Amino acid sequence: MSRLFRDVEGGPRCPHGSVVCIGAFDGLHLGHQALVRHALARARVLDVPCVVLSFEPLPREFFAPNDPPPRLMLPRTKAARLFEMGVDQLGLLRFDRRLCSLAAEEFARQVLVHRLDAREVWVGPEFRFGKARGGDIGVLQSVGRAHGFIAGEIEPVQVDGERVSATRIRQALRAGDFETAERFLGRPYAIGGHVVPGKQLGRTLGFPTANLRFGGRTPALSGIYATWVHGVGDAPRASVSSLGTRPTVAGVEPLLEAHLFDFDGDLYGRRIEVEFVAKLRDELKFSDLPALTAQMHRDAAQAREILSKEQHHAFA
Ligand SMILES: Cc1cc2nc3c(=O)[nH]c(=O)nc-3n(C[C@H](O)[C@H](O)[C@H](O)COP(=O)(O)O)c2cc1C
Ligand SMILES: Nc1ncnc2c1ncn2[C@@H]1O[C@H](COP(=O)(O)OP(=O)(O)O)[C@@H](O)[C@H]1O
Repeated sequence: MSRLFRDVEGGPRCPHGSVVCIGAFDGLHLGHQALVRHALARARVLDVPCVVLSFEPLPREFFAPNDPPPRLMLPRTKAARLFEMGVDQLGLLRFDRRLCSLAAEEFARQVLVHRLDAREVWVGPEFRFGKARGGDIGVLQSVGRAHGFIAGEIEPVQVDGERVSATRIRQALRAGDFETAERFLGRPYAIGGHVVPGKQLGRTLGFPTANLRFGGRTPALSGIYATWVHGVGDAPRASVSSLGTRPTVAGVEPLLEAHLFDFDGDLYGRRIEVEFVAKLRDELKFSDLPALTAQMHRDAAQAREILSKEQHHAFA
């Protein structure tokens, strides 16, 4: 059976109990990692599976479809990282009318008790769940007392005296502050995905770009960046990338496009990861393609310059 489930009904039954941790886990930053590691350690002690529950779309994306909060991480990457950490089962629960109208106690009883037979449930600071965000650690603890599980909240994780949070990371990314983002994430900020075809215009401009899409989600960045592309050969490749809607060519959906320096080859379908190093500028609407192309040459030169100075660190 797959270790990933979308609906509680399609998920695992844990006849011998489980340790569950719940959260949005966008970015899987150091705070999330501490929570998951704690749950994993408890599951090993109790000798039961460790089940992570998250939501997809994220509740805030569901409630504000026209103005969704920027997303740090796509679901595939989230799932891959959680399984790498050793999680046994992952529920990316489909967040819809039905799930959001389930009262907190009802969610706890149906999912945590009946389905997963939770022995322990772990959440992060200020975790809320259930209809109208009516459930908190107190609700979990009272359902737990009635049904034989304990619920606990892990301490907030601090880095340099500041509390790690997805909101703080989004803020840092918006400002092009990749150092702060990396300190909170525990790794450089990167976006991964499979290369898809575009309008095939890039090659005619002398700038073929490998394109990644976001499937209707709003990325946390916008602009032109110096980047390393991972997944093309052994070493990361110096590159210049654009993330935006491409107003010059009347684009609409956000796209991440990476132009790899000194490279010629077919990347369609390949999984790559684009690591952000520095922001060069905001995306602009140019009056014509020659003006855009001239600027792309300047961007490329600037990115090469920045990356040639960067002592590149290994990216696990
Ligand atoms: C370094 C770089 C900078 C870019 N800057 C802009 C920009 O400021 N405004 C814009 O509309 N598009 C920008 N683009 C996107 C181009 O419009 C896009 O790459 C081109 O239309 C080719 O699209 P295609 O990959 O679908 O063929 C940039 C792309 C690159 C690689
Ligand atoms: N240096 C390069 N950087 C990025 N992609 C390249 C490069 N050289 C060749 N390619 C290939 O060309 C494709 C991009 O060409 P482009 O004309 O921009 O088409 P599309 O609009 O489909 O992205 C990439 O997906 C990749 O397969």
